[in-house]
Amino acid sequence: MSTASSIVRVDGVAKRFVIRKEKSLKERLVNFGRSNQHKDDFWALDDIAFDVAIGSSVGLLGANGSGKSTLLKVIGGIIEPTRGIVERRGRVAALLELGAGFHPDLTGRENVYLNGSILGLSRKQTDRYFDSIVDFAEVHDFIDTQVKFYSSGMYVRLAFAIAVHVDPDLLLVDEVLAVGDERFQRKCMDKIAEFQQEGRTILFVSHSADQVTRVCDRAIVLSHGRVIFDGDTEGGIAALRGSF
Ligand SMILES: Nc1ncnc2c1ncn2[C@@H]1O[C@H](COP(=O)(O)OP(=O)(O)OP(=O)(O)O)[C@@H](O)[C@H]1O
Repeated sequence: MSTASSIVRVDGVAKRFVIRKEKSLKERLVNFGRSNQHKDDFWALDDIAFDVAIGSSVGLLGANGSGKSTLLKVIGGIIEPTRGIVERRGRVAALLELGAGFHPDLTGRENVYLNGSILGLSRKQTDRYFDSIVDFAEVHDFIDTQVKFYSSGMYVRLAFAIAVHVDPDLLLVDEVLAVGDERFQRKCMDKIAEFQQEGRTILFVSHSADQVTRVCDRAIVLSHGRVIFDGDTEGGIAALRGSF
């Protein structure tokens, strides 16, 4: 990585998706015998470049569909960029889409162990964190229930509790906190503040200007897959509002 103080480096990143569209009835009749689908290329991210300093808290802002979740997934190594380079240091814990990383047919307990092992913890290490994870998530009565029966709030509680207990250097949070109730959101915000004091790095997607202002010391604003602003949070929120 170019700078010793960076934990993430994103350079020239682009992501293309192939969109399949059904042809209209008229097109199907005219093209009888050929495929019933169009394929279009769609660039969800284009030419993205920035570094994230160790210990900083960066908000990713942008309208719906601007590419925030795709960028977090690329940074988390969950999807590959079509072009460009992503470099990361240290342990990464990602709270992305609801239920991502959980196996629906496994119980909460089994998912804690599964996630622990995916994040590089030994069984013994997960044993040590287990009670504290369940206490934080407050899912004691449901820990031996298959997670497919969890409410969305319960999913997020357990996912957040796991993510913050695996000792991550970099925490990626995509909006999911919005589904927790107000008391749990406050608890998560307190935990995030504790993380910041410990010098950990956070990349945070939120549509709440208030949350971004409280949590982040820098904002990157995306529009149609491109960075249109990179600077302080106040400027980021103004740029976001101007981009609609
Ligand atoms: N797997 C995929 N296949 C095709 N297109 C996709 C895929 N994932 C995302 N996209 C498209 O890429 C664009 C960016 O999506 P993304 O989820 O990154 O946006 P976002 O900024 O996180 O939006 P939101 O605020 O609504 O969560 C959207 O147009 C979306 O439809």
